[in-house]
Amino acid sequence: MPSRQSSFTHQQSTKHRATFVFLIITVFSSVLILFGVFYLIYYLWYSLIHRARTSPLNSCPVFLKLRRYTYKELVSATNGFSDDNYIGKGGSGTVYRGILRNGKLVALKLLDSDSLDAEREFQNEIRILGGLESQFVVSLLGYCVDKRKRVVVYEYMPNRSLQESLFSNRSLNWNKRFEIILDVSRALEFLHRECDPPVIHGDVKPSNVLLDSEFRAKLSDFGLSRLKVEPEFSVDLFSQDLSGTLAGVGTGESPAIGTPVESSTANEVDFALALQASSSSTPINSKLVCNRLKGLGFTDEKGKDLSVCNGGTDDWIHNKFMTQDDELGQNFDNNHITELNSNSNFNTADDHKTGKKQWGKDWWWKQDGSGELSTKDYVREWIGSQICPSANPEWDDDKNSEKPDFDHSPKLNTYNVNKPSENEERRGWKQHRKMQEWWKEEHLDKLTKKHVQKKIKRRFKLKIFQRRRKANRHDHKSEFSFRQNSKTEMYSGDVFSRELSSTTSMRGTLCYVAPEYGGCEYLIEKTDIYSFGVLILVIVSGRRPLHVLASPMKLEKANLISWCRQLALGGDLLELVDERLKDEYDKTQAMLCVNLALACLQKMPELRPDIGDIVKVLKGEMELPVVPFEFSPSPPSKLAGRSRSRRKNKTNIDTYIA
Ligand SMILES: Nc1ncnc2c1ncn2[C@@H]1O[C@H](COP(=O)(O)OP(=O)(O)OP(=O)(O)O)[C@@H](O)[C@H]1O
Repeated sequence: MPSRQSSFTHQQSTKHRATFVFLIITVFSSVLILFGVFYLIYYLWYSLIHRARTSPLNSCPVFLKLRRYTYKELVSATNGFSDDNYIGKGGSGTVYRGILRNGKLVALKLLDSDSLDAEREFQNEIRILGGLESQFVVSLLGYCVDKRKRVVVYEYMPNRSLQESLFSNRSLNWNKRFEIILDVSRALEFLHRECDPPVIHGDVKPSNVLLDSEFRAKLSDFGLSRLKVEPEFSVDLFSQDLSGTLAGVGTGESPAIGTPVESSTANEVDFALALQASSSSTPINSKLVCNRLKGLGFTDEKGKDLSVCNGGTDDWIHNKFMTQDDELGQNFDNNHITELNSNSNFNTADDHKTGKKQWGKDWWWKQDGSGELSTKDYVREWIGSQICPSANPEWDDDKNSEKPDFDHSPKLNTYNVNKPSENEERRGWKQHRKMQEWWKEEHLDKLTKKHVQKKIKRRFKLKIFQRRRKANRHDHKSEFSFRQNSKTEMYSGDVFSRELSSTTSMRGTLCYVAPEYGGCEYLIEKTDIYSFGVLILVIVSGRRPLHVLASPMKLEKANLISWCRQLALGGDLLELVDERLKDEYDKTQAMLCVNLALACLQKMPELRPDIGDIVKVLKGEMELPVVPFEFSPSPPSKLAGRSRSRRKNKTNIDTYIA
């Protein structure tokens, strides 16, 4: 009996133990499952929050290799990004001087936090520049990512940008200029030939060439750079293109380029080509600038043409506006251009007969169908802004020595060889301001898209205010960059104000960007070579690529590239050399540089020399290949449809250039 009882008790306790163990296991696994679920939720939440910001860079080995600074560190390095440490403002951010904890002097670019472009450029800069090591490329030391803040840390370049050195009072002597040309060519050689895959810089221009304490140059700003992913791309791009182009010359037909360009990009402006083509022959050049000046307000309020430019025609304006079938173009055409035409003193009849009026049509601008402010608007805005020379302290290229003159007959603005008195000048400038207002009123109400109107109005309002406010901060003159949110001013009278910004799909910088590059994502080495050609001319001449001048005597010099071509035809290339150098330069080297630039500026990318040859030529290890002074046919427009039909029976611009 007792043994039966004890066995019962034993059974009972085993049962209890089993229940207990089962309970523990259940509780434990429930906690585990719960924890797992929580962890999963947390993980999903975390990756969702951080996905956009960090995942592309975290997966990039370059990113992991670079030093990551905390924002606090950089704030203390720059004394809170103080004005005292301010260096300059670019298209995507502001650059400050800073001293790191280890005493190293650095330059920090604080990117605009509200710009998508800035984010893209930040990642691009880090991915590409972060992986490069060359004495000809500026070093990227690190970066900072802190919530929405993005900072890139570079080595400090004491002599800042070539832009500042070239266009400030401290002029560079010839030896330095030549060394800089050589350094930039070596930088490009490194990018195009020593990097694998090759790197296309995409934005070679003076403000992206930085100078060290000995004025040796380094290429910077890789925000628009691309890795060349398809080695044969350039062949694909232009092999179809070449035959088409050559076939198209003279017939006016421009077959569509064989590139993977979407329609949105296909319609974009081809400014560099426009500008160079615009004045590649002397008479056209003069007419262009005459007409442009006329459009800038050198007419009276009744539309009378008061320009003293002789022999000009209205073709430039006529073609630009008459051939646009959008509302904007027609409005401008009907209300402004015809007004100018009817009152113009220009002899247009002959030109109409000879068909010259076709020359300025398709290439001048190609409307971006994005619905954003189009290039044409920028041009128009620019024209409007130029009516007021007071907004352009550097209206002419002789450091303000030749401000536009005004006489005060009933005519509003005309060139006057006699310098006006101070009072006259002040009155004249006021009238210019009025002209600007008039222009604004006259054309803005014609714009149907409300947001476009708003945008332009806002910019008009801001423009003068911003110019004054920033005048003290920006002592350098910048180029107009096709970047969004470009806020830096430019004070020269030559190109479009940087603040005019751009459509998102546009890339590169006006006048430096190669004609074949319409803003698509595809870049080839020869695109850099073209920009390098412009850079050489800018360095040799000490001028910007486009300079709208006040003096009619200097109109032919407005477009640096075409002026250079004219000089080449006349055999007087050395006239291009910066007057500030006087006779203190090496004439053989200068000739070599200008000829090399002309070779780089061939419109057909295939005709441009490659960077290896360029370096050899500059080092004196190779003769410059004999190149025709241009005028190769330009790559065909990427505008197919509409513009092609409009081109029928029209003479291609290049037949005039040739
Ligand atoms: N590493 C550096 N050392 C010294 N100064 C620098 C450095 N990087 C940039 N700067 C200065 O800051 C200015 C602005 O540079 P940033 O690269 O932002 O713009 P940008 O090249 O002038 O214009 P964009 O961005 O439109 O090409 C330059 O003109 C240059 O003077």
